[in-house]
Amino acid sequence: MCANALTETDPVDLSLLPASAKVVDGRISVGGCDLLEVAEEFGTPLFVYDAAELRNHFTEAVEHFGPGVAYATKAFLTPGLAKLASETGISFDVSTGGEYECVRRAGVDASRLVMHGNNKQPDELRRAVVEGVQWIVVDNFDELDRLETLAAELGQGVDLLVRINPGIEVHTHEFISTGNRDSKFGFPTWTDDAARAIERIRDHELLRFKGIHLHIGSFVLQIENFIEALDTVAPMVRQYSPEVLIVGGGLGVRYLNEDECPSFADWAQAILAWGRETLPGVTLLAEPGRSMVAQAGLTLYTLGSLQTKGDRTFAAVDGGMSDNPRPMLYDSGYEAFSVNDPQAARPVAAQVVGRHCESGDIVVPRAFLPESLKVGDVVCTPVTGAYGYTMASNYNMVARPAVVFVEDGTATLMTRRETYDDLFAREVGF
Ligand SMILES: Cc1ncc(COP(=O)(O)O)c(C=O)c1O
Ligand SMILES: N[C@@H](CCCC[NH3+])C(=O)O
Repeated sequence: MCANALTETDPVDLSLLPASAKVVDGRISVGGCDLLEVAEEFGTPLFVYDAAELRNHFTEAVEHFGPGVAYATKAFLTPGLAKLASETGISFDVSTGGEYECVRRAGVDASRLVMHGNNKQPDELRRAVVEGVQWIVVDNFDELDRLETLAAELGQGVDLLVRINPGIEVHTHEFISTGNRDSKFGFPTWTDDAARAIERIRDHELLRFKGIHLHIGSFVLQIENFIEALDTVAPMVRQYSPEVLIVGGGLGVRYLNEDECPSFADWAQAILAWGRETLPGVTLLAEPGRSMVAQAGLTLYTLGSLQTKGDRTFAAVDGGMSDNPRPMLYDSGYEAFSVNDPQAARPVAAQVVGRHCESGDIVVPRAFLPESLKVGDVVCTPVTGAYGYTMASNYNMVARPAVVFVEDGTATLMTRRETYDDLFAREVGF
């Protein structure tokens, strides 16, 4: 916790919201759009993104690393987002055929894609090779077998990166730690697997070894963890002289008033400085996801019930684990505030819960809410722009929320709310 941490009863820290957030005469706006009016126009639950903030994050990444830096689309992706991001010059990390298709539908050339995944399907690999993605990141020997066969069958060269697992522990939730010995991802460096994979590619007549890739995990808050991972792989990079070294993504963000997190600029500068000193001549790239989109997004809900049972207060909203499974999966915390009374002190300790049939359906495990809050008010959870919409589900046959971009006083519907017809569009057996 930082020295000047706000107390539990303070209003929400506006710095958790997009930079355009303003409170004037008790009304809060983002991107020049009044959030109460946005909720009224598009309904709730609703994902709202500040388009300028998204653009600024992508642009910042390109300014630091150059256009080879790839946005990790799993954090948030719609064709509209892909189009906005592509206009900044950024490349794209896709890890399934669906992400690939989405980015291609937005008009992005395959040469700007980096293909990921620990079990890429044969049709996904074939498309990536035929359309000429920038790099395929090889994860394991079975995939290498498939790529050798595919390259021979198509008579086509393929540019590859080798995903290595440095075997280090980082400070994050175990489910999203990916560079440790318990992780399914990548070729281990503590055996000779990583070296054998690189040598096999170098010896192949059609496969081309272009680089080494690592990704230590997500929501990592300490720059030292990234530097430790880079130090671990440096000898291998010196030995095999790849053109590029990709440090992956993984930088965390602030979710709570009291959280501290390095800025993207500090993170990028530390990594690039390490590269200049330790491996001159190797291009260092990254694949940020969360840090590009988390803070640009927020969720609006409508409060449906506010109940105190003994010493517990439950504020039930019209969404839940179907639009944000992160509290259930990773014990993640969020702030919550009343859009009707955005600058009110928040002395009421409560759990913000969803509408699903599970006690674990928690939106904000430890929320502080204003005394003025009443049923029908709009509740906002800031910093929901990453891994909310993309991990949304239809649990309890709940339709997924709409996505709206706000900018310069205009709110634009980018993805409409799901309908019951959408929910049943695939049913053919009745
Ligand atoms: C290979 C790879 N690159 C990049 C990312 C993006 O990570 P983050 O959203 O934490 O920046 C991920 C997700 O953890 C990933 O698996
Ligand atoms: N879904 C995770 C991040 C996973 C990163 C993907 N490798 C989260 O919400 O924190």
